[in-house]
Amino acid sequence: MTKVVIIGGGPGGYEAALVGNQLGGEVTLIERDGLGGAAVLSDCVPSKTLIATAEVMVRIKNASQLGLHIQAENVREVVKVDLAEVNERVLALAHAQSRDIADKLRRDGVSIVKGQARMDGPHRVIAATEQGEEAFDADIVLVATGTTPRELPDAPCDGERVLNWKQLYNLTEVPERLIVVGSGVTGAEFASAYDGLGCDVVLVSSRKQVLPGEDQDAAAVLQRAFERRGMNILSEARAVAARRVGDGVVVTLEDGREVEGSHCLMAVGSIPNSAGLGLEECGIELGKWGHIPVDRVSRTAHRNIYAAGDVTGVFALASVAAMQGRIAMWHSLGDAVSPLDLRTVSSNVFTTPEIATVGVSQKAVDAGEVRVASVLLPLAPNARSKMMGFTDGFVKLFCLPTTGIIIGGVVVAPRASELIHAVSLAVAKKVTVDEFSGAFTVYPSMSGSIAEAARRLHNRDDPLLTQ
Ligand SMILES: Cc1cc2nc3c(=O)[nH]c(=O)nc-3n(C[C@H](O)[C@H](O)[C@H](O)COP(=O)(O)OP(=O)(O)OC[C@H]3O[C@@H](n4cnc5c(N)ncnc54)[C@H](O)[C@@H]3O)c2cc1C
Ligand SMILES: NC(=O)c1ccc[n+]([C@@H]2O[C@H](COP(=O)([O-])OP(=O)(O)OC[C@H]3O[C@@H](n4cnc5c(N)ncnc54)[C@H](O)[C@@H]3O)[C@@H](O)[C@H]2O)c1
Repeated sequence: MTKVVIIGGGPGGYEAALVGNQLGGEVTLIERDGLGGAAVLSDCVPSKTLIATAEVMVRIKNASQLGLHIQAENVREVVKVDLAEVNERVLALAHAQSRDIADKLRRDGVSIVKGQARMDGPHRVIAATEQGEEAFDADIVLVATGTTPRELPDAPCDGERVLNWKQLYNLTEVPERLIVVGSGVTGAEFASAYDGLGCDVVLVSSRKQVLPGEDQDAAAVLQRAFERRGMNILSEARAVAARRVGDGVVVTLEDGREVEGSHCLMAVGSIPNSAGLGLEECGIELGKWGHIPVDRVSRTAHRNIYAAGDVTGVFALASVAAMQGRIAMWHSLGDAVSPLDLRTVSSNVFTTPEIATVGVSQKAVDAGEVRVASVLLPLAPNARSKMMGFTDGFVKLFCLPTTGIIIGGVVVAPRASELIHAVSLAVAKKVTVDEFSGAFTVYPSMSGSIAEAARRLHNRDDPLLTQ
């Protein structure tokens, strides 16, 4: 039997373990915290659970547009946010999911070891457990150790006033004034959620516009929505320090300005958990930022060592981590395998409104990497949007100018994460705009606008549609 040792039990590790076991490998998974990894215990799952709660508050706040009046100045006078209870639910849900994953792996026959692992040469892994060190022989090793929140040297997180996103769930009361440093996906999602919960939010954004890595038309919509809701966005501002002062915090910006708040969330990116794993000793040179370089079948520079997930720096998404992990097992255990294809990945920013994206990006189009015909259709005229009182957002579709094959799209809307699936399917299956618009959509529905966008691309020889 092929001995497979997996280090890290996040989506990259546990999905691989399931496939490794299915293909007849003898799989040992070593995880120091809990199954599901950071994705389930502290990052993806808890944040999305918190956001689901915040969304309800936003809907209540916006109800007056629909003729449902809250008899108070501020929604928090009628709806008391019990953040202790909210966070208790968030963490209970995360832990339950972690247990479910552990149960499934055990039922399937995966051996789970709780401990901190490191390589001892390419064919041996040592786990430091509560009972002492244990060594495991390995024919194949998969490293899926994820990342850790980055800290600024002069803004150490104390878990009480200056927090990283993993520590936010310690809060028992909604902060008076939360300063969010960093307007990437993590910063934007928490700024949106805490604003929704009725917190006064200041967003320190290093660029002109929030979400520098996302579709810039979509980011512009979100920036306007944030500003309309009264969020204070400090654009082109970099934080250099955060310190606790009495019952609050003071964040110092690069230009010398000081921002006062009750709490500060640092969302300035992550660093890969690749140090001290003994990889260099196996001949694996780490990338500039500490990521483990891999090819499209998750191979590192050493033939029996594979890597998957955020530690590889490929595309920090749970879905991509899981796919890289599965590919590593298919490849190493001799099953049929297609290399990782990032052209079909879909992702979503869980803000209000949500921003969902799939396939080719506007950035790639603007850089001349691909020629497309595209259309951007605002959602405000859509009948369903009007009924729901939704005025922001749009649908954008990209297709190949010659064949009309859909190669990407962006949806900015409530539940964009669900709406994008039709476009995802079109991208994956190379559906043309005419085929797409030939399918019925429900009336009234926001998906009707996606079909309408495809219909507009029928006449794609119009120079206005070609980029
Ligand atoms: C706030 C936030 C929200 C996010 N939301 C989403 C989302 O909505 N959708 C989405 O697709 N992605 C989301 N992501 C990204 C997603 O969480 C990551 O892409 C995903 O966690 C990567 O999985 P992984 O397996 O690579 O690593 P992780 O989930 O980080 O798991 C790695 C595991 O390895 C363990 N480990 C590390 N070193 C060792 C060692 N030496 N020995 C033993 N164990 C070790 C760690 O304890 C950890 O449990 C979010 C990220 C953040 C920060
Ligand atoms: N919904 C999701 O799928 C989801 C949610 C969260 C994170 N993620 C993934 O995690 C990855 C990381 O996202 P992230 O937002 O944590 O990190 P990031 O690195 O993408 O963003 C960090 C931001 O902080 C800014 N920054 C850095 N130093 C700063 C300073 N001193 N002052 C002000 N701003 C500063 C950077 O310019 C950057 O815009 C993303 O690529 C994303 O794929 C996904």
